[in-house]
Amino acid sequence: MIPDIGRTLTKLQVHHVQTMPLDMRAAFAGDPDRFERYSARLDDLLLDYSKCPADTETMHLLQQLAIDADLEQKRDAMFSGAHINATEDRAVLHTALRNRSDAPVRDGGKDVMPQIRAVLDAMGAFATGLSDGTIAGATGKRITDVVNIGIGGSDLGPAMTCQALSPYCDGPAVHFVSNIDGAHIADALAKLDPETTLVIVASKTFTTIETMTNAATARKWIAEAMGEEAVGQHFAAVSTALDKVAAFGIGQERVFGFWDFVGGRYSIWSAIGLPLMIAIGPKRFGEFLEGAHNLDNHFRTAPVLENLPMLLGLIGFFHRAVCNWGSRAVIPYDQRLARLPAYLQQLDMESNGKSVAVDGKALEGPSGPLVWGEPGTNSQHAFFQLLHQGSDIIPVEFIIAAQGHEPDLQHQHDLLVANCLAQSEALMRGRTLEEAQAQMQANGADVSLAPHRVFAGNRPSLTIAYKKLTPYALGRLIALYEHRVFVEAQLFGINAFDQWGVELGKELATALLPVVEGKEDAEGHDSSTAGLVAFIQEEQKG
Ligand SMILES: O=P(O)(O)OC[C@H]1O[C@](O)(CO)[C@@H](O)[C@@H]1O
Repeated sequence: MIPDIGRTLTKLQVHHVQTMPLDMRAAFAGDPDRFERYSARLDDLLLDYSKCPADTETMHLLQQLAIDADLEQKRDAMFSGAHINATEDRAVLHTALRNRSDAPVRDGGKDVMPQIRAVLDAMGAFATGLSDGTIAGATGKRITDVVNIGIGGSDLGPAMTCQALSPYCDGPAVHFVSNIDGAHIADALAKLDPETTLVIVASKTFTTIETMTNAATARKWIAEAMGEEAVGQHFAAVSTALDKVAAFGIGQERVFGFWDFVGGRYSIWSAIGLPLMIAIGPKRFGEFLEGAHNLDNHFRTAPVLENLPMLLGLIGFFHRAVCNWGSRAVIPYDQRLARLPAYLQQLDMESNGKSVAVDGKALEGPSGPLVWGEPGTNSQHAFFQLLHQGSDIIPVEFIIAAQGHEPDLQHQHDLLVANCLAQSEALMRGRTLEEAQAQMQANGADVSLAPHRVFAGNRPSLTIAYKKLTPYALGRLIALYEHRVFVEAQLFGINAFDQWGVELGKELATALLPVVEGKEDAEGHDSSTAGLVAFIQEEQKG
């Protein structure tokens, strides 16, 4: 955490110890307005944090924390193009990608909006051409399938959003290949016809080993089916490294650029979103950007305690740094948001999973929490047992739409909603021994087993609800989480926009490849690594 918040943080900790455990059941019973007082809205987007262990003093101190940390000034610095990604000397301007106003956005004095609009227009023309068939494959056949090859931020955003918005997908079918495991691309291509398939190679750096290896496999697949000359018509690329794309052999008119001021995990709004635009069309992609822009405006202008990303970040920081809870579960009650937890894992953990502070010194206090989850209701039948009765407290973030996309299945949506709300109620309320005994007695059950049916309760959760998962609502939801990560980073004292922690593994994998291939011996590697290589080489024989 940053030194500036030390005094207020201590007050928060003292308050927490003195009032803890804040009895949420009692808090609700004693305050009929608790929901009203501990929730905030932006149009049809609602954040309910009333089932978190906060009281008036907690919120007052969290607001003070925001002041001490200069959160509003730091937010403004990000939007204004200051080079807040200090270790890479870069601006952080993913918000410019969804700037729907006429206002310029400057990086080093230069307005970046014209280039952003130009790429969006080019993407729109390309997506429309694919949809209406004017951009076809080498044999003249219409493109029916698009394979996006990318990993991390060049995969998770488009993969998550295409699934989330499947009711709006009326363009070519999109598929995603990310893993270096050949099984991934083999399974994807096995279902497809090269004559009707377009491959998008998405890589900010155009050096990532997984992406470049899979791209080479796909290139071979296309060339073997239709000849080398067909490659150009079946590939497109998304990258900041335009020279490297040219070397791969993809024509300039099929290259969609973005810029160093866009981090990989913040890039869905850029040309990395091309698969989404192809799937849902440019108009709906515009609505997706619009939703995020609306959230940006809210983040920039709403007072701290009415500001959804500020509140989400402050509560998240409170849970992590004051309550000392090391993880949080994100549970979308929406099957189409199945990849949202994975998306948020990269967004949050690659941003705030660092033990070094912005100034290069060791971080004082914790780094960001572990983020994990699965959709409800499936997760209820998997790990909710631990959430309710395990020894660790894990704050849960429920996500639910008021309306589904299946009007004929309204009953199922009602059941989904009931389950979502019931889980947060159960986590908060719990069940006492006396209640368990009384219930068992009434049912004629063996009361000696009542301790197994006790729920401690008082377990924190918050709920994010909105009208319907439209492109607009999804853009707004992602932007909400992006800014939450930003807010928490400022309080932890972390640069949320670099990712040096992924480098060591990459370097060692490169060094180990010749050992695995038997071209070098394992000398210099530890005995575990050498033993594992030997085992695998032995088992590869025959
Ligand atoms: O788009 P690229 O350059 O291929 O990188 C893919 C991913 O790899 C990382 O650099 C590290 O895993 C991520 O930050 C990034 O999203």
